[in-house]
Amino acid sequence: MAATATHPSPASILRLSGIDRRFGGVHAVRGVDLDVRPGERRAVLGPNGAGKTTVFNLISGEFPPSSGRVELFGHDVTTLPARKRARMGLSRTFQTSRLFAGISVEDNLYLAALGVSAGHLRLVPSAKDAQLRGKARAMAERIGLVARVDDLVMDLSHGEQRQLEVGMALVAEPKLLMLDEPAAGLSRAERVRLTETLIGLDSGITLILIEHDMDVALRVAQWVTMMHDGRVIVEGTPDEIRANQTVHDLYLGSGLIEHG
Ligand SMILES: Nc1ncnc2c1ncn2[C@@H]1O[C@H](COP(=O)(O)OP(=O)(O)OP(=O)(O)O)[C@@H](O)[C@H]1O
Repeated sequence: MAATATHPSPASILRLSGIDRRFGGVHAVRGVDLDVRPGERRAVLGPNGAGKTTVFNLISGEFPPSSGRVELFGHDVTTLPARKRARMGLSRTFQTSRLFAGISVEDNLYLAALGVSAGHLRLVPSAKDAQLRGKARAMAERIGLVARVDDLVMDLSHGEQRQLEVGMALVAEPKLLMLDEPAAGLSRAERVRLTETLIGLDSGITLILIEHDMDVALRVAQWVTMMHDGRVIVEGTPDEIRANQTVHDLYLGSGLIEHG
């Protein structure tokens, strides 16, 4: 164990070692270790303010940790900016929309396939244009938006926009896909489709999911990390998480987990 703590295993897609993050007086993340294997489906759960999104931001490189080490695909990326991590094969969604609202669904997917994101514009004319358009339309079908490919994003429902965000992250063909509350605000039917999309992901994609909808999270995940107050407090399989008293104490009453 001591050897794996200091020498990254090549089999590890993501490893966080002793990660801390402070925002002024707020100690948002406290000594978090995380090890995610290739192809794994991991859910990160926890009540509001537990530190889940901060951990996502530390993984994708929105800001560095106050201390500790982040390794992606076997490389130390602790100080590497987000765009370089994206180029290594990391793709993520955010709690708040980062879509291009004034252009169509297909054009959003096309730009994502091209490697352009709202924060990092890099438009390069490509001979592969027809191929990328084809990928964009195929992804629209996969996420249930094929009837809306020509519609402006601003005219989509909230649920449709959330699904488009997942499609944009996926069409970039990431090695590591990170979704921050993809089921938030979705209808029951949209949640079912999202769950099916995530369960049906190519086995080569590693998925890390923050999700308050326990039904979606525990169906999709093979392994669950539960956070509270900036720390990892429980890890286990979905069955172990369902049976765990601490999880029930944190979630029961909030209606986020069902009995039995
Ligand atoms: N940029 C920031 N500046 C100051 N405090 C922050 C910042 N980002 C997060 N925090 C604080 O860090 C703590 C953890 O927040 P975080 O958003 O990571 O929790 P979370 O588990 O994702 O919560 P939620 O489920 O509500 O999204 C909270 O106390 C939050 O207010």
